[in-house]
Amino acid sequence: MTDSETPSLLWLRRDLRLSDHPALTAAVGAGAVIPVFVLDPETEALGAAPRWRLEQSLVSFEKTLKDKGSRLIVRRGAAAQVLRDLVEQTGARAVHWSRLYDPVSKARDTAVKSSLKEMGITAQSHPGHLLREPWTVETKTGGFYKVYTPYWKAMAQLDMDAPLPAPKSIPNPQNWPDSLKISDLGLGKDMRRGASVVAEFAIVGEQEAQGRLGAFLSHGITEYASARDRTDQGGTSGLSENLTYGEIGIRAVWHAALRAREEGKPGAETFLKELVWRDFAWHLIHHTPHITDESWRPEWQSFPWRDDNDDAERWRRGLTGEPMVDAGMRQMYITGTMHNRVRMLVASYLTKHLMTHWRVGQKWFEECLIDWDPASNAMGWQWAAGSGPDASPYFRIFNPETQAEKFDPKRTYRRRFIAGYGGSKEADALKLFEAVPRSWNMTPADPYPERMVDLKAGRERALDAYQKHKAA
Ligand SMILES: Cc1cc2nc3c(=O)[nH]c(=O)nc-3n(C[C@H](O)[C@H](O)[C@H](O)COP(=O)(O)OP(=O)(O)OC[C@H]3O[C@@H](n4cnc5c(N)ncnc54)[C@H](O)[C@@H]3O)c2cc1C
Repeated sequence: MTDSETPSLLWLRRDLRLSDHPALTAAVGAGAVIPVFVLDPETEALGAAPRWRLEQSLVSFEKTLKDKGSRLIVRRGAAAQVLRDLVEQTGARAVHWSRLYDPVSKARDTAVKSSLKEMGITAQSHPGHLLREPWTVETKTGGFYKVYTPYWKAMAQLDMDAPLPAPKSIPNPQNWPDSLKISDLGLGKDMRRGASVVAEFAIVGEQEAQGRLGAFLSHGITEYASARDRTDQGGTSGLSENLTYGEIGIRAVWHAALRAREEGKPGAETFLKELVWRDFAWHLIHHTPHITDESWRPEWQSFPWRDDNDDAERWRRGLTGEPMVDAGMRQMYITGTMHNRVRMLVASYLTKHLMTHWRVGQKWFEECLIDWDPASNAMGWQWAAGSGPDASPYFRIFNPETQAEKFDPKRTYRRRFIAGYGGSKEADALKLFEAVPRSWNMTPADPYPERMVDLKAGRERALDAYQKHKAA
């Protein structure tokens, strides 16, 4: 084989797109490319909804590759072993991939790198998942940022690389290695009844993600600063599910928003700030990996949160009797996503009114969210619980009634997701009963439950626990 015929493997993970893909660009620059997806134990450990959504993304990307005359090779097993096998079977001399920064991915990728290097293979990781690599944004003293606002100020001063174009073509190897079918992986199997319901709401693939961005920039961005908090208006971009699987590059989104700001579109600055929250979450997880499993502030490790309990089960099922909380939990079950404002509210309610550990909620979100992201989810939960670096102070306890008055003044959101609430028979609300496990025994005829915790008493109990913990 000549040098350009010697193939490179492109190991795909959360980067299922052609444009703005530095790893793909590098692989194409070197010659023939074999795109590979490996269902490894780390990916298999994801929750039901993220795995199902990943399958949708893979199916879409496989088609994109096919349209380019290329293929997606699918294998199952430990990534290091699978990649070694593929190197031997194909004669590849290099493996390229886009970097991830959570502790699970970093441990796996480090092992892959050294295993490939032992074979004398070039193992090259690339940027592309973030606006900036987490170690390139430093405080004046050379440390990392723990608080968002100074981080945003630092990011706002930096030039972000322009997005790369999609390659015109992807050179093929002389021979393709064997591949499983995506459907052999069974990625969607644990969604059971929920899959067909959530599928109605998911917007999958690179082209669709670009369409979504385009639509948001033409309409939504103008009102974004005020509408983004309104649960009754589709005021946000919805791009998190696409960014999670890398169906669109963050730098492409950033530069499009910068252009919108230059054109004087009023919400563009706020939107840029939100994009930076995503990078901030990855900055934190890179520098403080314990954020995924332990309270970020050590003093919160001994806070007397309850472990999983029956109240938390009612919270999961959207049966707390607190309509704004239940609407959020049901929205997540029906659509696979939840409005940001309500994510904050349900997280506050679980950790404060129900005094239940944030990890219980974090785990449930991981099971149900099609935009599940290890960094944003961990940061969001710790922010709401009060245990994180950039936390809301613990005494800030969201009041579900006040939140509802401000952000769902006409009850539109609550009626959309709770069947029976205010006589609602809305189609989306009714879909819950098609999606939930039969063992939950929930039917549209069930009366909406009584409130399970008195809001004032719940708030006082949480504050009391906080004061005692602080004094101890
Ligand atoms: C408890 C909790 C858990 C969360 N879990 C996740 C998660 O698993 N995955 C996830 O992507 N987001 C998570 N978020 C952040 C946020 O709720 C979502 O990113 C947002 O709702 C996505 O909707 P959108 O794409 O329409 O956002 P838009 O308002 O259109 O914002 C554009 C993009 O900016 C980023 N962004 C916006 N807000 C945040 C934020 N608070 N933190 C980090 N990035 C943000 C997202 O990439 C988003 O797509 C969580 C927030 C909380 C409070």
